[in-house]
Amino acid sequence: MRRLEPQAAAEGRQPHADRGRGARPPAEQQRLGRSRPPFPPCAEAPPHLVELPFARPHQERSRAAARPYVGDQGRRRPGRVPRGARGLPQLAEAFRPRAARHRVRDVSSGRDVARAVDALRRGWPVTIDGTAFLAVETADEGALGAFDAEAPADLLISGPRAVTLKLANQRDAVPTAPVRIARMPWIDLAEAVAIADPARDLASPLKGPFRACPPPAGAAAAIQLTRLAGLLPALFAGGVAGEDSLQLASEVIAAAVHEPTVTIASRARLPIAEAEKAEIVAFRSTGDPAEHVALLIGQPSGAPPLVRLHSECLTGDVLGSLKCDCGPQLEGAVRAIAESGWGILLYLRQEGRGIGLINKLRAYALQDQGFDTVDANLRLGFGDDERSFAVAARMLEALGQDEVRLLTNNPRKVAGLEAAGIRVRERVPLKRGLNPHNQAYLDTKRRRSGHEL
Ligand SMILES: Nc1nc2c(ncn2[C@@H]2O[C@H](COP(=O)(O)OP(=O)(O)OP(=O)(O)O)[C@@H](O)[C@H]2O)c(=O)[nH]1
Ligand SMILES: [Zn+2]
Repeated sequence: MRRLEPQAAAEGRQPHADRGRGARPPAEQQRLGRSRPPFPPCAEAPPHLVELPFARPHQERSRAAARPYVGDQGRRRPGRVPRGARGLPQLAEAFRPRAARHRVRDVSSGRDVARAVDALRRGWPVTIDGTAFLAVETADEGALGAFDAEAPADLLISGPRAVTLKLANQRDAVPTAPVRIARMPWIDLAEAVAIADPARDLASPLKGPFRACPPPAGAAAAIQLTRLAGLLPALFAGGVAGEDSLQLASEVIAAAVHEPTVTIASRARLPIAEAEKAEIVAFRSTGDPAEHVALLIGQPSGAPPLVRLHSECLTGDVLGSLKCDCGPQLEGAVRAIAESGWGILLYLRQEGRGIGLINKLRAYALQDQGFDTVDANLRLGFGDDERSFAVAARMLEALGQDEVRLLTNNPRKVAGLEAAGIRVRERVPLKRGLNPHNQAYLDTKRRRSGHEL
């Protein structure tokens, strides 16, 4: 890496040493009535400039491999899912929600996560583990001014984005952990957006000087929330949130994501072209604000159903995009389930492998600059695949199914479902929709993401 030392660092002093955390008023001068945890100052490390690399394929591969797959973090809980509930003769019985099996949880925690997601989308601060956060993408000058009222708040970016900016692991941090960037005077709102948004990297390939420091309390959960909100994973951290801001504990966010509780919100008969005997069931989940649905096709036979977990793809499912294989896979899955006589399509609102539609379109823009589908996600500051399949497992359970035959080419889906307590009796391949536009995308999925294509 080419590292350009600024003048002040070369002289052994920090530029703008009178700004940032050092300029915070002493604790006794801070406003009364607010309990804020200590926000440790960044240690004095020389700031440095960063020159961003462009479109060097697979440069970040090792980082991708190091990132834990979210679906693997679910845990099988002994005795949680009673077996023997399969093979019920009637649809009504088979699809009856198993409320008694659901763990009783404090549903208000799920609501708090949804509220926090909403707050970030609207440009309002939230407080996690005592640290106040404001999403960079939705902040405006007014909100940032109030947030910066006591001193300029620092900037928090995700681990993968920090890798691109050559800021990860500067201080023996966990490589995938978020990184806090000391708020130098040049980092105003526009510059913060430029740091967060890789689409702007081409316009400003030389960035800095930066000084990275360990993340504050609640940092990982705050990054997780931006992903749930479909925003760029970057926040101002450590400012003034106001007395009425939402307060959360990071465990609540982690539990909502990895151990969601689902409830059936509504269901109705839905004859479809491939099968007149079908029913749609809509769910609410504590893990995210999205409305996931299940399409139950055919008549339960007593055997494990043929199941497809289909992650939402607006561009492929609805608009006929040729960049991926989602549209043909969706059609093929419904047909295969109908032909099998009995099965379930879970339509999961996990657009863009869990990063949301807008971020997926940002990833597409990066792919037009030469990054493949994996590197585009990493450059945006996300993992290759941010989905958790725990929500799918809970939906299947709510439908009375704990054993399935799974239509997929993706071993992570099998592992994710199994880790969340659903037995996958068989993986059934689903190869459809190859075309000249998605050849490279599918090659990347096979080479880098382990898809059996
Ligand atoms: N971030 C990102 N998401 C993409 C891209 N192309 C497609 N997707 C998303 O990837 C998901 C495709 O998921 P699925 O087809 O359910 O699953 P899969 O991981 O391909 O595995 P299979 O079960 O074998 O199809 C959808 O949410 C798409 O929106 C891309 O280039 N970047
Ligand atoms: Zn797609």
